[in-house]
Amino acid sequence: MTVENNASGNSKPGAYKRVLLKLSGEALMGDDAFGINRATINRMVEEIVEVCAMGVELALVIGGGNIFRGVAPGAQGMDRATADYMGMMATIMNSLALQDALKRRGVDARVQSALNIEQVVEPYIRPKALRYLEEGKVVIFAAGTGNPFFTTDTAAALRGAEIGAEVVLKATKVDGIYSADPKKDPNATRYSRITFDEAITKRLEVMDATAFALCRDQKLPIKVFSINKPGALKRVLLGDDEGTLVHV
Ligand SMILES: Nc1ncnc2c1ncn2[C@@H]1O[C@H](COP(=O)(O)OP(=O)(O)OP(=O)(O)O)[C@@H](O)[C@H]1O
Ligand SMILES: O=c1ccn([C@@H]2O[C@H](COP(=O)(O)O)[C@@H](O)[C@H]2O)c(=O)[nH]1
Repeated sequence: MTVENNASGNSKPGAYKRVLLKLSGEALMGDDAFGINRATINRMVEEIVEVCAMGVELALVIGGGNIFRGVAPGAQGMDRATADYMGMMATIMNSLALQDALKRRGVDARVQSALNIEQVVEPYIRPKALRYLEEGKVVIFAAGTGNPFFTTDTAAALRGAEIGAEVVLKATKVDGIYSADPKKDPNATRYSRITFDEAITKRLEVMDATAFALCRDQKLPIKVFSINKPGALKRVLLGDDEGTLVHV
C-alpha cells in the first residue's frame, strides 16, 4: 500500500485508492433546526455505499455543527476549551449515528475516537485504523483532533495525512470555493482550482487556515464540493469537473 500523496491533485477516472471524506455536520440537519435528519443521513449513506462499491478505501470525519460548536452564539460566555470539548462530543454522536446508518445498509464501519470514552467507542489507534481500511472497512474518526481550539476540518487534514490518503474531500453546503462567501455575496464566483497559498492569503473561510496549511505542507490536495448535489461524491472520485480543487 503506497502512502504517497498525489501532490498534483490530478486524478485519473477511479484513480483514488484511499480518501478522507469530511462530511458537514451542519448538513446533517437537512431542513430541521438542529440534530440529525433521518432522510438526510440515509441519502449520505447511499452516496457512500456507491463509493465503497468502487473499491475505494474510505475514512470519514464528520463535523458537529448540527449539535454544538464551541464558537457558536450558544456557547458565548462559556470557557472556550469546555465548549470545544462539548463540540468534540457532538462529533462522536454524529459518528455513531453515521456508523449505525452505514451498518443498516450493510457497510462495515468502525468509529475511532480522539477522546477516550471506552464504554462507547474505541480509541484512535493509527495502525488499527490502517488495518481496517486495508480490510475494506469504513473508518470514522470521531472527536476531531481531541484538542480544543481546532475544528473537524483540521482533524480531516490530520487524519488524512496520517493514513496516507491521496485527497481530502470536503463535502459541504456549497458547491466549491468562491471568491467570497456565496451565502453573503451573490456576485461571488467559483474557482475550479486554487492554490493553498491563495486560499490562505485571500482568507477564504470555507475551511480553516490550519487545515489548509497542514494539507499544503503535506502536499495533500483538497476537493470542496456540495454534499447536497446527488452523485457529486462519485463524480469527484471519477475525476469529473466537480467542485474546487485546492492544490500546492
Ligand atoms: N469563499 C467561500 N467559498 C465557499 N464557501 C464559503 C466561503 N466563505 C465562507 N463560506 C462558507 O463556508 C461554509 C462551509 O464551511 P463550514 O465550516 O461552515 O461548514 P462545514 O464544515 O460544512 O460544517 P460543519 O462545521 O458543521 O462540519 C459554507 O456554508 C459557506 O457559506
Ligand atoms: O479538533 C477539534 C474538532 C472540533 N472541536 C470542537 O467541535 C466543534 C464541532 O466541530 P466543527 O468542525 O465546527 O463541526 C468545533 O466548533 C469545536 O468547538 C474541537 O474543539 N477540536
